[in-house]
Amino acid sequence: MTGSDGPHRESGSDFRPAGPASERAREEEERAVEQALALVGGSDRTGGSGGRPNRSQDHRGDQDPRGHQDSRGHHDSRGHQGPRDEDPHPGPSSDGAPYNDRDDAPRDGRTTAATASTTTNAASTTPAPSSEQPLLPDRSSPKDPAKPPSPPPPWDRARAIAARAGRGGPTPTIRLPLDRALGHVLAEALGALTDLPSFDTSAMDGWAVAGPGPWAFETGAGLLAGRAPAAALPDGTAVRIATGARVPPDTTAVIRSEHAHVDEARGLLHARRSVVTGQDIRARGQECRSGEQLVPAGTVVTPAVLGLAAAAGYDALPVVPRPRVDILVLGDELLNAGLPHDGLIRDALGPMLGPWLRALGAEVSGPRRLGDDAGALRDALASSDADLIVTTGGTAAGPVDHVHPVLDALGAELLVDGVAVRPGHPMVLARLSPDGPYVVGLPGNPLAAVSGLLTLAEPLLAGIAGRPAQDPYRALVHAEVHGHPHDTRLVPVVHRPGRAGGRDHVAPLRYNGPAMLRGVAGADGLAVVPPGGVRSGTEVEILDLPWAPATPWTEGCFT
Ligand SMILES: Nc1nc2c(c(=O)[nH]1)N[C@H]1C(S)=C(S)[C@@H](COP(=O)(O)OP(=O)(O)OC[C@H]3O[C@@H](n4cnc5c(N)ncnc54)[C@H](O)[C@@H]3O)O[C@H]1N2
Ligand code: MOO
Repeated sequence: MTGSDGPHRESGSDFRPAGPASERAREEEERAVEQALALVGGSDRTGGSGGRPNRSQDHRGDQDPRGHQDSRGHHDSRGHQGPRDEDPHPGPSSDGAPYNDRDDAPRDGRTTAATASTTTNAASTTPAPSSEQPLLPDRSSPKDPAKPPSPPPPWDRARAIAARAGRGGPTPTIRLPLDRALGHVLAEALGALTDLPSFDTSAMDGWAVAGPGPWAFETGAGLLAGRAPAAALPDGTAVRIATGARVPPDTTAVIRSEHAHVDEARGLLHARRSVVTGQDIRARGQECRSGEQLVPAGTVVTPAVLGLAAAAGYDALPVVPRPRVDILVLGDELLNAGLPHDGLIRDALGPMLGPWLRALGAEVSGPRRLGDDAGALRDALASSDADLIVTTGGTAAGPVDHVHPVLDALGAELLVDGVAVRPGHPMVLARLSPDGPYVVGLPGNPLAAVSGLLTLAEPLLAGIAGRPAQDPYRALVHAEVHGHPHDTRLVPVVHRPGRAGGRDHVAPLRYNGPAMLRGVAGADGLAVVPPGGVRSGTEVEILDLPWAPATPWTEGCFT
């Protein structure tokens, strides 16, 4: 629901209901969001076209370029030097263990990088959909036996559909006090409400002087920060001044105390070094003039943005409400605690998805565990007032895979029904009604769910929140990576600094099977491997994980 008609979408006011219980819930959610955002520190949260090498440009014409830099220097500084969990031959069965849960990729006779050497990256070369192209992929109705099912959309097309769906509705605006605005997206550009600095100010503790020296001075504390303006300084005189104090009119320069010699006997101040006019004076408006744009609409409110907004005179910020997401975990085989037993396994997705979605800027409720109960799923979908409902499992065609039948029964519109990507190909994006919630159905295999999250949920949420989707950027891959014959592969990778003049690159990780999280848990991002695979030394697109900069160095854990 992206419209402004819901109870939580009232323009100009916070949408949450009042009351002590909801206030507590809100505070808990804020804390959870702050924890999630803490994970994200340092990543490019505006999706801008900043400092990453070869990062593609934001295609939304209305977005200003943002100067975020991410040179990956943190990897250097943290000493990412050796193999973390690298895979010399990252093919579909490259998890280092017998690998039986893929029936789609050849084990012998894989399509190798040799055949891929002339293959262009389908994901990067497929043209972005034009505004004339229909939003819905051209899928034949499975109910029409006369029509063969059409192939699922390529990975980048599916992402574009999700992004466009998210941007499709009106973007409501609320005003939030600074202490509640963290992590939201600015609905409007932030214009300075004042000159910064708002008066000529001393940059150092020392002496304000007028004209050439030596200068006569008065004893005493002199001019302090936060005090009323001083009288004009006569030529040949000096007055003590503190950092941040207003500089008196007619001041020529500020001399730092350590560069001044005070001749108490004669009552004269001497400079120990030459004085340059204007030195150590921060002129009014040096940082910005009132009305100047400080950051553009679409910027994520980080701690630094909060500080800037306060300095520029803001008490509250116009932001887009966080998209609200319900998480529904499906599967009778799932345990919430303890060790797997008797064919039951731990739910790996419930604990993962909430923080991950919060790191993407969402307000999350759940996870609710529904088992394999079609009625419960139907009720949960029909009663949700979220913007997006994320389900896990049940997307395939097994006897208890209820996602498709329930979406069908609710008359949902399927926007993406399967994607040509591995893992994760059964992922689905639907809308329950024209102004109702979106549904992203993530496959149950955990890495397939991650793939669905980054392919569909991330660009959809970015669109709803008014933030550009994370653009893939390109990096050299230091290994041959086997490909699927027809589909894109998403492979966990770590960034590595170039050594001895070599270029920065990414290394694929092992344990990248659809049911595994071990690879992605040590990864900085996912490499987008085109059909057919790539040779070592090829550039591939990278999707960063939101917390990539915080990933601890795990050298030696797996080697
Ligand atoms: N006949 C076919 N069967 C399957 C196909 C296919 O093309 N034809 N695709 C396979 C692929 S690929 C995937 S991915 C899965 C997707 O299946 P579902 O989305 O229906 O997921 P489930 O069957 O419920 O579960 C799959 C697998 O994942 C485990 N799982 C589920 N939820 C969780 C969770 N929260 N935490 C940890 N693990 C979970 C579940 O136990 C299964 O092992 O379909 C294939 N089948
Ligand atoms: O290969 Mo599935 O799409 O396990 O993810």
